[in-house]
Amino acid sequence: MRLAKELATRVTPAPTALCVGPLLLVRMTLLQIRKRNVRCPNYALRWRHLDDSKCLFVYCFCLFFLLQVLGRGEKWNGGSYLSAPGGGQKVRLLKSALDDVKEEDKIILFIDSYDVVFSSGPKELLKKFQQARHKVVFSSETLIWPDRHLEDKHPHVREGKRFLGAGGYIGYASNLREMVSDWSGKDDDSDQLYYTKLYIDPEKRKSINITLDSKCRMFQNLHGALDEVVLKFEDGRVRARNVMYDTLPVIVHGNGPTKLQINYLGNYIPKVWTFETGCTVCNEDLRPLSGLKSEYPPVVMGIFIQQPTPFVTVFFERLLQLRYPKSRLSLFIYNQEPHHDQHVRSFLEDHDAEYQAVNDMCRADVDCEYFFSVDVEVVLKNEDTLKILIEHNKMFIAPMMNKPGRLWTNFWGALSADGYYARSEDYVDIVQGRRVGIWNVPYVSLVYLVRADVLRSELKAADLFQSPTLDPDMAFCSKVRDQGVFMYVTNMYNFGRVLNTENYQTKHLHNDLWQIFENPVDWEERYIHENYSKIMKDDVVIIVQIMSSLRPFQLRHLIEEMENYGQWSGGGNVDTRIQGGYENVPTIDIHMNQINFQKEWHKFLLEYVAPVTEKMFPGYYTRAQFDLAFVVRYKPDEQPLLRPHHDASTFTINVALNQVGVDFQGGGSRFLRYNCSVQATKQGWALMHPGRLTHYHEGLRTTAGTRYIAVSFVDP
Ligand SMILES: O=C(O)CCC(=O)C(=O)O
Ligand SMILES: [Fe+2]
Repeated sequence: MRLAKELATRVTPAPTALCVGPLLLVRMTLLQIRKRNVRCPNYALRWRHLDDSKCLFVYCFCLFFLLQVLGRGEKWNGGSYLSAPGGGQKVRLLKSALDDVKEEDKIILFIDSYDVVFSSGPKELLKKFQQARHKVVFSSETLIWPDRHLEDKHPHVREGKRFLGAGGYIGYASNLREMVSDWSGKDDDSDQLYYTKLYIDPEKRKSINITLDSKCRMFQNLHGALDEVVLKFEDGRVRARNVMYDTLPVIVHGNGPTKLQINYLGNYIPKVWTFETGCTVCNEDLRPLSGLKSEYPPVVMGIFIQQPTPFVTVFFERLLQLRYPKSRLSLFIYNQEPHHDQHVRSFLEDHDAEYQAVNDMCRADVDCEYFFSVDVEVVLKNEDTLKILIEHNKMFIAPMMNKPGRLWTNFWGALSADGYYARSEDYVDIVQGRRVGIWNVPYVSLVYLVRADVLRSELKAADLFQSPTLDPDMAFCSKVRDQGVFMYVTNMYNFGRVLNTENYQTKHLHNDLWQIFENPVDWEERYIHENYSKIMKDDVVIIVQIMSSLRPFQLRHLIEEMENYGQWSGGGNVDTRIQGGYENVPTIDIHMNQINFQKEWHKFLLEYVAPVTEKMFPGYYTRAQFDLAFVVRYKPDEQPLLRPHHDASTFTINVALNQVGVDFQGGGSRFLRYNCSVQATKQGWALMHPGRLTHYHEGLRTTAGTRYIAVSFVDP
């Protein structure tokens, strides 16, 4: 509950009256059409408003139309698509706009704008209008609305949709004037009902000369027709295709509850993203950040720790690497996992002074232009992430992050009917980078940048609790969407990845050591030497010493883990490790299986040591089997050395866990037959040698300090 509340505060501005249905009146004459392809910067016309009193309509302005936005700046009183029928305001606005139209034969296209996408231009539209051989053509609908009792009164059509949609129509000025002349309704009366009544009245229908675009040649209303519409990629452009009637509608309308689908189509149509060009809008309307630190917008970064998460210390190390002036970055750390208290505390102790700590997210009293929300399981590999996101200049944008080798990401391409995950057709292509761009999506989690106005303006925390079934991220996204704010995700850069938090055990001292299965990429970055893969590639194998193993700094994890376990044994006891009649030479040690690390250690041997074996001993293939793998401790006053012996192995690897000359003096392995001593194995390097016969060997005396080695008898 505490978490839910905290999340609620983090995500909730208060609701405002919805401004639905600004409209767009397009007056066209053939003369005004220029021979130019349709190209508007943003075909999904959508309003955004940040203040209750007036709606700011963001609309597309195409130069070749004479385009008039009706109701711009005026408060919308026409209802919402979620509530009762409305839309009368549109008729009133049209009626008065028509007063200014002098030419009776002017062709006027009337469409809703905020949920409409043009997929082609006026030339095609006019041609199709003329082919319809009527003076007024309305868009058609599958579903009858708002009055289904009128169904029988509708004329039958041979093929196609029978009902009228008021969201789009085209006609001559004089006929439209006749059509709206009788309007005396209120702003929240239904425009659709008004037009429907004219249409089903045979006389009116005839005198105004109305028909329906039944087969969606001009207008596609998506409500009730989602299955009929697919994207059609043409040469350098994208259209919607109605597969039921095999038509290519010019205007696509996300009417009713199909807003997410129109957003989806709007990611492509008409030329937003094409196979030939890739993304054409990704570099528009940018907000370049100059080199001047003072001009970087103030950002509150919220860091959320909601469950035990691996590599939290690495997360904080990365945070320090983020390229953004720290003077412009405030931190809000919300940790609800006691296990991580120490990590947060030690980060703050060391770096508090560099950042501004804040106790709130990005609300009225905090100086911030953006809120950058990052959950701690996000691996921010790209140090420019924040800068890149700000430069995209969106209200809400997230960097795409995925789990390595999986299709799991921090965004959903579509929602199911009940609001959960659904896979969009393009999801896999976006995740795998075959389609690159900025995508308007219905759901984002884990990491995103949101403009402070979005958080400040609206949602009330209490609203979230009205749907206790919805998880906080889902509730947050739906609130953002309800504000008319598009949520974008970009895969234009490689930003990083998301950790797997499943099965993360916190019972060890250094739990990250156990993450080789769950988070192999992060495990490798943390524990394997950065030159490992280079050495494997370059085919450089130094005869005795091979760099194979753990990053020197992190080796203390294994030592500390053993010391923490504490039950060193061996020494005087009988040790079963030597078989076959050789003398027992037990060491003071702790076995990997004693700390439940044998599976992980095997994986490590298999992944990182076996390939080296194949270079060292050509023709010998190992599956890195072992019965015995352990950490040995040598001390002058405990066990200082190991007498000559053979190992119960085909080959042995012996990793130096700490530093000769610093942590201890002396030590090393001596091979008696060759009188060869390896006495200064660098920390993190492994000695690899055959176990029997030819490599009779001993452990040399440790004269001061404590020497630790990790020994594995491979292929016993
Ligand atoms: O001390 C060394 O380096 C040799 C250890 C060894 O041979 C063993 O543990 O079997
Ligand atoms: Fe040995």
